[in-house]
Amino acid sequence: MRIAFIGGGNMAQALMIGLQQRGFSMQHITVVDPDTTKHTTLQTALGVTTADSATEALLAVDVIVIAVKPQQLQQVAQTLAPLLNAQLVVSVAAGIRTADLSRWLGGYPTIIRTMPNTPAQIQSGITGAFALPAVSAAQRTQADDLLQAAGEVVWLDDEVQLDAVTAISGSGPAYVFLMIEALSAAGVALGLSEAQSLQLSLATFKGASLLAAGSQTPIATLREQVTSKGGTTEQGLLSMRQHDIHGMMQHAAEQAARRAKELGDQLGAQA
Ligand SMILES: NC(=O)C1=CN([C@@H]2O[C@H](COP(=O)(O)OP(=O)(O)OC[C@H]3O[C@@H](n4cnc5c(N)ncnc54)[C@H](O)[C@@H]3O)[C@@H](O)[C@H]2O)C=CC1
Ligand SMILES: O=C(O)[C@@H]1CCC=N1
Repeated sequence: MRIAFIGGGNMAQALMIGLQQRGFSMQHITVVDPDTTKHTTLQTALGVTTADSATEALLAVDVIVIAVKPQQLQQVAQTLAPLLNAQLVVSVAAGIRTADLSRWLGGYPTIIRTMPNTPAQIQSGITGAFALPAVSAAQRTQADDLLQAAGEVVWLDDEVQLDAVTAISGSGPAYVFLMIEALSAAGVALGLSEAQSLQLSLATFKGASLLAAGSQTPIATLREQVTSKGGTTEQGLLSMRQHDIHGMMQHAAEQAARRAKELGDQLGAQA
């Protein structure tokens, strides 16, 4: 499989590192990015070919992954439109709907819209994906192979669900990083050094996540196993409930999903 990435920023790099870690032939990847300051790192660290603008020859690949900001997508799509023939186009842009991308690409039919996340770079990502009907079974398999290099893949039948995926797993790593930062800061406030508290917090998030992911036991039961009657955890959880942890997460996800829909509505309205 030959791949061209349009945009070589954070998400594209996370996916490429995932591919590299899985033994993908990196000389089969071309990255188009006008920010030439990124080219040396992309070439040396990842072994990919770079270019500052797309040409028909550079896009003679199986899969084109568009990884630019949603606000840049329309202009990028209009540049790509005359250069396409039968390649599969995979978009990672938040909010932008396949109908709008297809229109910007001149009525292009073979598009998969996805929402990956940055743990892709350690093959621990998860991607939600939605394919237009014109995408062939072979192209879907190609996209699945590419995305599996980044971690798990969840195929969706309804494109609307991608805004929820964006709110949960696309943005989710940032929520987790914020919680690690917060738990770590709490440890410092209780007298631990920054290094000690970060070590304890990181190992706790990692250990609890691995335990939950690898266990048949319901998560609520795992939580109860930590919570001794009359003990310490009970007090910590009581405080979290008093601060409405469920409401807080619900509201955060709703706001992120709302923004995904808003990006789709606003940017998709462009001709
Ligand atoms: N960062 C994340 O955690 C995730 C990001 N995404 C999506 O990935 C996309 C990219 O986001 P990031 O990688 O975070 O942004 P980024 O800013 O790190 O990367 C965007 C890249 O596009 C390049 N670019 C700008 N104009 C271009 C053009 N005309 N042609 C080619 N490249 C061009 C920029 O130079 C930059 O390197 C966004 O649409 C975002 O919604 C999706 C899932 C997670
Ligand atoms: O914040 C954003 O818009 C992108 C999409 C999901 C994660 N980062």
